[in-house]
Amino acid sequence: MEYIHDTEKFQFHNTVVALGKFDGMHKGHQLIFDKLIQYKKEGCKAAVFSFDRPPMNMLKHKDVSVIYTHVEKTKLLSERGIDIYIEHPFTEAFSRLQPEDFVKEILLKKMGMKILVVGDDCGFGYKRRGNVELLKQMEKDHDFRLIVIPKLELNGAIVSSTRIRSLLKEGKIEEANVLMDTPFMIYGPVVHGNHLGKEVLGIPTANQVPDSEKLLPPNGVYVSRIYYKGRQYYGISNIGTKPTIEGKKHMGVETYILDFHKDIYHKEIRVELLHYKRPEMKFESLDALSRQMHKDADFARKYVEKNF
Ligand SMILES: Cc1cc2nc3c(=O)[nH]c(=O)nc-3n(C[C@H](O)[C@H](O)[C@H](O)COP(=O)(O)O)c2cc1C
Ligand SMILES: Nc1ncnc2c1ncn2[C@@H]1O[C@H](COP(=O)(O)OP(=O)(O)OP(=O)(O)O)[C@@H](O)[C@H]1O
Repeated sequence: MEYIHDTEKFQFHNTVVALGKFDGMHKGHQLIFDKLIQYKKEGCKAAVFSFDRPPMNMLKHKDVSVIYTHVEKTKLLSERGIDIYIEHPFTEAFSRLQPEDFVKEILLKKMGMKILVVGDDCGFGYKRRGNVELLKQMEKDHDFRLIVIPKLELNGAIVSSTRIRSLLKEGKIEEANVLMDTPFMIYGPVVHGNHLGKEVLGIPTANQVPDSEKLLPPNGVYVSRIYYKGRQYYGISNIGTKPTIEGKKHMGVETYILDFHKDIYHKEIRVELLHYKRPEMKFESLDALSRQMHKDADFARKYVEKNF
């Protein structure tokens, strides 16, 4: 997959384009990607046109954390078969582009767009004036086809990244996962921790440090599924700052992978959160923490046996 970022210089031809933030990479987004892949088989290049930061941050100066970071989204899109992923700089000038100019100057001229796939409530261009009506008008005078996908609803409401972000913040991981294509995950390299896990606590852990912009569910212990080098494992993960351990505090994801004994420092792993077990706690001793971690691991084993 070609990943275009930090530049406004690109030139493509014969593309089928999807437009949006695609933060949650959820089941609604997957309907759009299905179309892209369908037209890819007919000779187009499948392109996702997105922005380098959530537009709300720029327009309302609000800090919105993301479900998936740039790295995670790139990984998921490339696995989905997308050919081109553009994170266009969301500059002041870009935010002021009229929707007609955006379609003509960027989508038609620079993207070489032949087909555009959007959800039925899509909004784009200055003040989000661009919509399906305007695209239908433009389709008459310009050389592209418009495909409009009705918004997917599940459990009585439209599937959206906003809904998933709220569920994650409330700790409703299983409800969030129902709306997502694959369960909420953290993807990144395994880094060195304090080396207490294996030797002192009797439980080795693979440590990841998520980007500060990444939204995480409440601190706590979660049953997890791990992917490493294409193979699937199960485990138990702690999200939080390890209040029992002295020293500098930062948010981390620590995973004990069941029945796994390889050295994976600096290797990339994907940790999917499947089920919330308990809050992260400050224990009075490392022994007490170790006893609880062993109980958590037993719980994960039984949970996986029962549910997978
Ligand atoms: C299943 C599990 C549960 C955990 N629960 C807690 C907890 O409640 N409180 C806490 O301070 N640390 C908790 N941790 C984090 C441990 O403190 C951490 O894994 C341990 O200190 C080893 O860290 P290290 O890899 O940096 O040496 C948990 C870790 C795991 C794998
Ligand atoms: N539930 C859905 N069903 C079908 N298409 C969708 C759905 N949600 C979003 N889309 C479409 O996917 C594209 C990208 O949308 P966008 O990233 O704004 O989605 P979103 O998840 O609704 O985001 P947010 O909740 O942050 O506004 C748009 O064309 C949008 O209309």
